Amino acid sequence: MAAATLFEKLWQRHVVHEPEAGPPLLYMDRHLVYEVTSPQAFEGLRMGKRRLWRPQTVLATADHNVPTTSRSVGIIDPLSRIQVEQLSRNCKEFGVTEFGLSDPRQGIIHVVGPEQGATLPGMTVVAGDSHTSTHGAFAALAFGVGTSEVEHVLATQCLSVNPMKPMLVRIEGALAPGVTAKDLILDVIGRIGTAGGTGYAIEFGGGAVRALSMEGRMTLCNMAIEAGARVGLVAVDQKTIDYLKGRPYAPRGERWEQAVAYWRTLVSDEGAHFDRTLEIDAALVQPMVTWGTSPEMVQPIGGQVPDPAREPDPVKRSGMANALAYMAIEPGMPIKAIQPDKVFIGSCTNARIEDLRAAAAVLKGRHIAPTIKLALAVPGSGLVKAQAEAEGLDRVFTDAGFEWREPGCSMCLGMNEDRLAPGERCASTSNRNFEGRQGAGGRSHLVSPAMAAAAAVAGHFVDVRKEFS
Ligand SMILES: CC(C)[C@H](C(=O)O)[C@@H](O)C(=O)O
Ligand code: SF4
Repeated sequence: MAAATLFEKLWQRHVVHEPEAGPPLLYMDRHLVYEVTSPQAFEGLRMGKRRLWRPQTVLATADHNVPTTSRSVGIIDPLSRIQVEQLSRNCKEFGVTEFGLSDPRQGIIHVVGPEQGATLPGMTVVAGDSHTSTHGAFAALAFGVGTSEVEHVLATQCLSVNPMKPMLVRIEGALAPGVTAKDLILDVIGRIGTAGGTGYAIEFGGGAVRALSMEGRMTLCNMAIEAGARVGLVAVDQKTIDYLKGRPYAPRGERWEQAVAYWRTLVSDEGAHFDRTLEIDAALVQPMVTWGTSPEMVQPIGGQVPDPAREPDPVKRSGMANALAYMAIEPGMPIKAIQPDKVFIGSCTNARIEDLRAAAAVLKGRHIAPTIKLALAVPGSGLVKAQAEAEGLDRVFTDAGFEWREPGCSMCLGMNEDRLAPGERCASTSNRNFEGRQGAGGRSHLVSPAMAAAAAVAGHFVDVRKEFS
């Protein structure tokens, strides 16, 4: 058999029908469901008098609209409340497992899936959410879909999927201490742009990726979509297997052994062909900070806000000028001079235990600057929260002046009570810095958890390696 990429292996294994015209039909192994993109899908099933094809493949939890303050008062915003309640009703009616708001396993769906072992190597994983790419860290073919496709998968377990081309981002060498997966993916997006991965499934490989924890690999794949790729992938290795062993949804006993034997084949073969390859020297990657309104508008911490006047491409030039006006920063300004009003540590990009540990390591024995109006630490799931509390991290955050919250998407996007006010500037560990993303008129700067913590303490962006080592 010809050498195949990991992407090709996963794809071929799931094709159930190749029509003469149109995209192939793929089988979906796991479907993750949350409150925003599922109500109409369930309603469609109800109208068509359809049931779920395989309800046991579906796992649901509410995340975007949930409050992160005390849950005992319920959800105040009526629309949010209806969506979250409707999810529970739908799950009951259609026989879907849901981790409800009082369940310690509730959290951001992309944190919960892997944590439960519901995401496994070799699977196809879909959710009505673009950051489903996160699950590719487990060598699963995982991508986001729209509401009508959510309905289709619920009803048939299958989906027509436009083919993608395999792309390799090979990162060799070692990341410097204090430089994380978040900096790496921001660096990649800074190089190739937010359309650089369009039409591709990006496999992240090389020594620096193998050296990353599963958490770090999830951060990389989470933002593949911000590089334009629907799919991010990392090959299976011992870390993948060790992470999954004993997780509630992972196979056990003999089935575990059989699964592991198969999973070990989920790597790109030597000599497999990629349509595009990008090589990166990990040693050169710096802590990164976005300055604009797109993740590609990013600079190393030692850099300066670029000058649109120097940009030859007129479309890019005006995009940069608009971004600078929106962000209220000047060309040439040192990145270190940017002063956030709020700090958000959370989201499906960076709210796993390792992220909280990295931020807490910076915050220990320190306090946020008096100019910081609000600093939030929001664990990605109830289990992450419990683990962090067992390690005393919650105290480190609260002693430093952070608020320690309940799990959810929180200030990653303005769908719940955690928002920026117009004009407010935020150091955020999330993945999108679009206009109004964290609240109308809010200004977002994307960074790693350690960099967000360091900015909270200093009151402006700083090089966490130099000032907090
Ligand atoms: C609400 C949802 C459809 C959306 C997504 O698809 O990613 C959100 O999670 C986001 O991060 O922008
Ligand atoms: S944490 Fe943010 S990026 Fe992730 S699913 Fe929620 S809103 Fe989307």
